[in-house]
Amino acid sequence: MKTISIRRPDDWHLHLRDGAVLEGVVGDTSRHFARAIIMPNLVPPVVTTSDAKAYRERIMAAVPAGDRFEPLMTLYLTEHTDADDVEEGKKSGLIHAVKLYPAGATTNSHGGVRDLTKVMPVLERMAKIGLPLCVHGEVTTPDVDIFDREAVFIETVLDPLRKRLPELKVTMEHVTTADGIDYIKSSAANLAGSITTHHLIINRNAILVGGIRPHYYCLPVAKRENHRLALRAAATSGDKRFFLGTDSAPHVDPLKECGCGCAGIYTSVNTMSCLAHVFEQDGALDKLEAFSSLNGPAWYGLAPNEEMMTLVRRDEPVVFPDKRYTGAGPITVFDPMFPLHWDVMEE
Ligand SMILES: NC(=O)N[C@@H](CC(=O)O)C(=O)O
Ligand SMILES: [Zn+2]
Ligand SMILES: [Zn+2]
Repeated sequence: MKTISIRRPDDWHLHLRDGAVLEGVVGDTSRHFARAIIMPNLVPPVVTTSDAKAYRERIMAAVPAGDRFEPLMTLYLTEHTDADDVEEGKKSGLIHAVKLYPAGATTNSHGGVRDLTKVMPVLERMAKIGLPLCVHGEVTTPDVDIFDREAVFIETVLDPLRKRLPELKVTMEHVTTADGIDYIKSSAANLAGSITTHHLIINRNAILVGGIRPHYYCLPVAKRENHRLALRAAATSGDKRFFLGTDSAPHVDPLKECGCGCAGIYTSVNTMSCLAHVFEQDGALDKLEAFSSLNGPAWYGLAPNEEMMTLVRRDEPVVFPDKRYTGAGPITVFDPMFPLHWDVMEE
């Protein structure tokens, strides 16, 4: 039987939500992942260090007994964010990044940033203290086609910002285009990118061919096949600038399957099986550990996990639940549309 052992992985971009959804989903992450960067786009968002402290406590209370899991908290950047509060959050060890949502770009981003000049003092402080800025990299201008929003963001927002403040560490999150990959590769320092599970597997056809499929809709929306291939090549290359951020983003089914469905794909359950499949297909199983367990901690200034994870390739497909039933309703689990043979071995 084929097996592979890697350091226990981390998830560098995760939505855990709150309340009954949090309680229903956190175990799917803590089962496999030691740590995760927790997205702050709750309603209301996690804006201050004290919000983050309280949210961390709610997460820890929901982690199933016996699981070892460390949530790495982030703050939601607003035009009123206080640089001193951010610095205190970092110094206390609680805050690991600040998140930039361009206002209106994605789920719960209406309180995000409209005018970058208003947040320059906070960004300058972050550059000084070495705190990374995590970026949802899409413009929101209505005249820009939704499939071009990442490329236009790089050109009109990200590159000018990085030229103005080259010392700022920026994580381009959920990169979905060859443009994003090329931009990260062309930069000498202070830029890295997370890549999701689903963007390695689906292109935009998954959403639209044969009927509209809301469970493949997320933001940034999946792009053409050539972009997916560029993401695959980057993820499986071992390049230190690319690492896993699942962007697992649970929404209960009624909020996905309706006239105006939410963006987000729930991948925490089967991410490691999907990744092993992808890396094996590309002849790069030896690079899986770099992508899911080494490059992320190095970027965030943390040591890799000491514990190991073993994955085993089974002859029969591994069975995953179609849905995760939570107190708030059912959440559909990502279906990669091919059988998964890789399984995480229980400790
Ligand atoms: N990725 C998504 O499609 N949705 C995320 C927000 C985000 O990461 O942009 C969510 O919070 O639902
Ligand atoms: Zn996002
Ligand atoms: Zn996200």
